[in-house]
Amino acid sequence: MLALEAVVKHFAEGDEVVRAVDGVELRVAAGEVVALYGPSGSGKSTLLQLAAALLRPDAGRVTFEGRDLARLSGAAAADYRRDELGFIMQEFHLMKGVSAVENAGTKLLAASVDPAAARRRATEWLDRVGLGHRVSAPPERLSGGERQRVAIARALTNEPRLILADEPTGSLDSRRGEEILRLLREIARDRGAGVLLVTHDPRAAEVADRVERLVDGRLAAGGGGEEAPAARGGAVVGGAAGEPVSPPGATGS
Ligand SMILES: Nc1ncnc2c1ncn2[C@@H]1O[C@H](COP(=O)(O)OP(=O)(O)OP(=O)(O)O)[C@@H](O)[C@H]1O
Repeated sequence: MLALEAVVKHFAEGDEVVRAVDGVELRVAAGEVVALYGPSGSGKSTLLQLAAALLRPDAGRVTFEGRDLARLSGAAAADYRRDELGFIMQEFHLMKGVSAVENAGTKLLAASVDPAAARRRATEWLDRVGLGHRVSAPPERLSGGERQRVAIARALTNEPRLILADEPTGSLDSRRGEEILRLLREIARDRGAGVLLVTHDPRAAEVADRVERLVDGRLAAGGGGEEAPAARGGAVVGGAAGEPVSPPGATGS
């Protein structure tokens, strides 16, 4: 599904060159959850931006379903992000003074989904991330963790085939963090979405099929296929395997 082949991305910083991503080979298959760990500054966010066609590699190739993302026009890259991707970013980018459900529905409206349907689907996803009781609240009346969950709901409303998640549990308490990790695992299992999960959260390894480690822009030795400690395909953190995060029937579709 997603493939990075010998990908290099350097940045000029004055006279210095920052080797943010430095020869990375990484694949994410349909239905697979890959957890990517690494110290601050190791290139994780840069790698996600390359996968989102927000950056082009200086060398190597990033492909989605065999399509070279660097060859997409600006409009085609925007379509890729809107139609295929769920990008959960570190920054939430929510609109102030606008309700949670309207914030969560913006991606669907951008895809010309009928406003009533967008509202219904956004409500379902807010419910799935545990915010069904806060749909009317604007971001300034939500906690940091609640804002993060609105951003997660928004990213998932289009039923993406590939989910790129940058610290999706960073603002969440332990229980909510576990729920979000389980939700991502469920989406991968039930809908065959690929998930690339950048995180410092040790619990992510428990839901991942594979754990990779990035150091100084390179995947660490042994990180090219290291198996996650937990069983895959449903055995997840905190709770019974396969236990749904949301009430049955909340499919989000
Ligand atoms: N636009 C840019 N211009 C110059 N340098 C950049 C740019 N973006 C990232 N970098 C540098 O590239 C390196 C990798 O940054 P990146 O944000 O990918 O790391 P990270 O692993 O996501 O870090 P963190 O865990 O702190 O978010 C860092 O040294 C950073 O300063």
